[in-house]
This record gives sequence, C-alpha cells and structure tokens, in this order.
Amino acid sequence: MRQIEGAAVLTAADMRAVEQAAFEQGDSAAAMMRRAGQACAAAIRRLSAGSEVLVLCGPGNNGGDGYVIAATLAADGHPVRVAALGTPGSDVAQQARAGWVGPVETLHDTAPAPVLVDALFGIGLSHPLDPAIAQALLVLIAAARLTIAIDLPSGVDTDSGALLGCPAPADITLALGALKPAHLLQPAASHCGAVRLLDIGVSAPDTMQVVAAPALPMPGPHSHKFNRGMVAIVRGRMAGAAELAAAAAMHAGSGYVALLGSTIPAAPHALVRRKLNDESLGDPRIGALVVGPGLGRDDDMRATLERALATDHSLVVDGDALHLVTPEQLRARGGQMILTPHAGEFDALFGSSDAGKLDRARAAAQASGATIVFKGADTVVASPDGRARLAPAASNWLSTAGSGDVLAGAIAACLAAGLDPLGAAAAGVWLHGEAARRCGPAFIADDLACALGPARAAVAGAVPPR
Ligand SMILES: NC(=O)C1=CN([C@@H]2O[C@H](COP(=O)(O)OP(=O)(O)OC[C@H]3O[C@@H](n4cnc5c(N)ncnc54)[C@H](OP(=O)(O)O)[C@@H]3O)[C@@H](O)[C@H]2O)[C@H](O)CC1
Ligand SMILES: [K+]
Repeated sequence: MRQIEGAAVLTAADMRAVEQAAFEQGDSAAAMMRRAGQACAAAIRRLSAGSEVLVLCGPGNNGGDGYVIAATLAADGHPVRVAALGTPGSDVAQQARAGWVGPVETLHDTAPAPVLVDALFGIGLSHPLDPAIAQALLVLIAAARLTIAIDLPSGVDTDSGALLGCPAPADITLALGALKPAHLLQPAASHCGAVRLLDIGVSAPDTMQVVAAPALPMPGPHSHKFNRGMVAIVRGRMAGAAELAAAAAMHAGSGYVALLGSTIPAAPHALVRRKLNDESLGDPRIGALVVGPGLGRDDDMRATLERALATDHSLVVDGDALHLVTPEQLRARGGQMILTPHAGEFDALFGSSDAGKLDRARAAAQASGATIVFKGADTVVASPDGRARLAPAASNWLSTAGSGDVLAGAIAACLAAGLDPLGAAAAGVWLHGEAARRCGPAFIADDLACALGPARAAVAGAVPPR
C-alpha cells in the first residue's frame, strides 16, 4: 500500500483506457483482477489482524475483485465469508466467482463481521444505490469495527465525487492502479477514510496527479534577495489582506517582498513598503505580482487592477480582483497567470454550474488561459494545457479569515522562485496545507503565514539554487 501524494488520478474512462491498453499489450482482465484481488487480500490480512472478514460482492468487476479477495484469504486460512448482490455479469467476474468455493449469502441474510469489505461497486456505479441495499450496507458497517472499500466506497460518482444515493462510508479505501477523482473530491472524499494506492501492474498517465511535496530550491552561495524571487503585492482597501499575503510570501521563501501602496513603516520590517506608481509596479525584478487580496471593488480599485493587468508580470489574481475581471480579458492579456477563487468567486467569474469541480476548473483554465486554483475542502488546480493537481484534504481549521490571502502569497513566492504556474500553484497549495498541519488546531491566518517557513524548510534542497 502506497501513500497517495504524487499518485496519478484517472477518471473512470481513463482507467478503462489504461486497462484496455494493458490488454492490448498482452495482459488479461483475469490476470489484472487476480493481481488486484490478491493485492487487496494482502492488505486486508494485515489490517484485519486475524479477525473474521465478510466480503460483499457486487454484480460487476468490483465484485469480481471481492471473490478473488475471499478465495485468497480462505486459501491463507483466514476466516472469511461472502455475501453477494446479484450474480457476476462479466466472464472475468464469473471466473472469479467460480474461484470461491464457499457459500454465498445475500446482503439481507448475512450476519455482520468485525471486518467488512465493500466490493459491491467501484468505477462502474452508474445510478444511485437502491435505498434497501444502502440500508443493509449501513447495518453491516455499523456492526463492523473496520470497513475497507475496494477501489471506491459504494455510492459515489467516480469522476465528480458526487454521492449516488446513501454512500457506504469506509475507514480505508484501497484504490486500484490509480486514484480516482472521487478519492479527493467532496463529498465522496469524506466517505473514503484513509486512501491507499495498490499497484496492480498498470501504468497510468500522469496528466492528473495528487498534490505532492514540491521540489523547491535551497539558497546557495550565489543566492541573493532578487534571484530567490521578488514578489510584489498590491495593497487595497482592506490593508490587512495584502499584509497577510506579503507575510506569507516572505515566509514561503521569497527573497524580497514589496507591498505597493503603503509607506508607513510597520512590522515585519523585512517587508519593503513602496508607493503604488508606474515605477514600483513596473519594477522588472518582480517575479510575481499579487493583486486582489482586500482590493475592494470601487472604480479606483478597478483602475488599479487594470494597471496591474497592463504589466507583463506573472500574476496571482485573488479575492476582489476575481469579481472585476472577465475570462475573455484574462485570455486576451495572456502571460503567466494564476487565479485563486473560492466557490463564490469562481461562480462570479465563470458562472455557476452543476458540473463537477474538476471539470469546471479545467474548463475555466481553458476559457481564461490561466491556471486555476479552485479552492475549498477539496482544492483542484487546473492548467490550460489540461494537466491538473488535486489536493488531499487539509485541516478544516483553514476555514478562517485571511487563509486565502496567505495562500495567494505562498503561491506567489513559488512562482517568483521560478516554478511554472501549475507547479507554483500546486506547491503553494501543498505549503499552505502543510503549514496548517503544523499549526495544529485553532490557528489564525497570521500563525498560518508564519508556519509557512518551517513548511518551506521541510522541502528545501530538492533542487539546486538558481
Ligand atoms: N485497473 C482497475 O481499476 C481494475 C479494476 N477492476 C475492478 O473493476 C471495477 C469496475 O468494474 P465494473 O464492472 O466496470 O463496475 P462495478 O463493478 O463498479 O459495477 C458495475 C455493475 O454494477 C451495476 N450497477 C451500476 N450502478 C448500479 C446501482 N446503482 N445499483 C445496482 N447495480 C448497479 C452495473 O449495471 P449497469 O446496468 O448499470 O451497467 C454493472 O453490472 C473497478 O472499480 C475495480 O474494482 C478490475 O477488476 C481490476 C483492474
Ligand atoms: K467498492
């Protein structure tokens, strides 16, 4: 079982394409199912510590995995029972069913067991779970001390993370071959428990990946404040937001941070405070310009935003600025841009929709030509070139004022350090989550900004300094 940071994420269709490609290379569905089931059985043996296991097998290949799991556990002398929903549809699942020689109960007449394995539905769930099935499942889950989902907990939509009926919450989900968006997108992600990836011998494309610890430079003998990356932050009507973004950029490793629009000396004194004018805005040493935190939405601030957009700096566009621009305006501007909307700002800029978060973020990146950080309990980073990064759940204590300002500053520091927009956005998201983890409970955004330093230090050195 592998941790999921950096793992490939595949939609159901992509997963099937990977399977098909493997078959065309000489692999077989039966062999793949055998590898999947045996890998799951090995993990389940470790997790169950000798307790009896009840495997629930569905009508598809997820159920086929379940029969291989049960047969493997039985062959190892591990106490195991099987209850089935329907009969296997595919030949490969029927073969797997034939490999189980024990009795097969039904969901309704089986007895609970300490360890429950949900092999009812995986990536093929196509419509909401029947309430009677869901109810029987919940009774068995309530009676178990450990519930393990195979590939996905039953009752979730693979690609969007939406719920399909009343889902079966798992304590652990064993993802097969690759993560799926539902392992990371809410509300499905909340029903997966701890997600572990099992290798089943398929090679997954890495267009979409789980956000991982970034490779960030460690300063070296030739480093100086400018080649470590200069960040400039436009100060708006609510000055505290820009101050937080500035503090975040400093702690996240930027060598020089300028707050444009403020000259009154104040802590932190390492923060350079300059008037906002053509000279300060046009400083060619700026590696990333942040506009939006606490900006305000009046005409003067709209004009300030226009001046920022008129530069050729790499931009981080956040907060109020997202209410003042249009996707067309951004696409026309071009250059490196990272937008960091939360749900409300996303709807304001790109319109509301019932589509899944991943699809919406990817469409927005296409429409605007910018890298989109669609924030939330499930953060999705989408690049205009189709690549995407999905973040594992971070601390719920991030639901505090200023958290977004801190993220904008962290992303800007990574962008100014020379990462490309997708890499910088993903690195900033990882630093933000890691800083929150280090803060523990009940922190405020000022604490979070300071914790970016230790988080940054933890990943320094992966690449040589510039
Ligand atoms: N590389 C891999 O990921 C591997 C995955 N494997 C396992 O295979 C499943 C995917 O198998 P699949 O058969 O495509 O789908 P499921 O097993 O999830 O379920 C499909 C069957 O369930 C029926 N269905 C769908 N929705 C419902 C519902 N709400 N209620 C009842 N039945 C439902 C569906 O019937 P339809 O008429 O809707 O088509 C199918 O009969 C994957 O998740 C892995 O566990 C391979 O075994 C190994 C490699
Ligand atoms: K399942």
